[in-house]
Amino acid sequence: MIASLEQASKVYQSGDTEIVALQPTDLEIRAGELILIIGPSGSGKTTLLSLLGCVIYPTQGRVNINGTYTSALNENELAKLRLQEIGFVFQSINLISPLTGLENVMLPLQLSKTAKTETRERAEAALTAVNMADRQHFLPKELSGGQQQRVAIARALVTNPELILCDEPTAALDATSAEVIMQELKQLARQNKAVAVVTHDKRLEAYADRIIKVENGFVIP
Ligand SMILES: Nc1ncnc2c1ncn2[C@@H]1O[C@H](COP(=O)(O)OP(=O)(O)OP(=O)(O)O)[C@@H](O)[C@H]1O
Repeated sequence: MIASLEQASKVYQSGDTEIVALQPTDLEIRAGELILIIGPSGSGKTTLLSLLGCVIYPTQGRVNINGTYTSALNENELAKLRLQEIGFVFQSINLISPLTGLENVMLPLQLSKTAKTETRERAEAALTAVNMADRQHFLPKELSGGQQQRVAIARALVTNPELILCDEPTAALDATSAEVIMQELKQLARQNKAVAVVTHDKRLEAYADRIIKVENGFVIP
């Protein structure tokens, strides 16, 4: 098991009102599976992903990431856990525009102070894994949306995280590019990672090992 929620909930405070974004939830995420998280707008999908991604603490209950309870950590320790254990892929891709693909992929390793030669070798290997080695010196603007997203996946996996969290990774892509991205993510799950994908895209259901529905803050496994 790579991640779990134990009666974990999230309540946001907005002025005098409390918004229950996620009801107390039990959930287990295992190595080797690609999970889709689906549900209407405002149902709590991003909140669930943020809990798994160590971006927020649960209001109640516990979140365990690869053996560590997030509530036991301070903000700095949580950020470190995030860097070590989790790779993120977003709809908006978020590559840094003046940096080449290779430089973008090297960043997380530079942040964790990996040696220079190793950083470069691992970044090149990650780009090779998503079939982008031949364009590693291109700037993001010189790549198609699908190619940019593959670089972003390389950046997410370069730290060798156990858990890869994706928020609408195919929303900005055409059908062919979306298919390539999902195949890359499926491949990562086959390499014993856990991959969780939030999506509205029905086409992605074909790739899922498991589909989790979120409705009005309730997670329906
Ligand atoms: N920082 C916040 N402060 C207050 N309320 C919030 C905050 N973040 C989310 N919410 C509320 O929590 C609920 C769940 O939001 P969440 O973003 O998890 O939904 P979602 O399923 O990801 O929606 P979408 O598909 O539109 O992205 C919503 O009612 C939202 O308004």
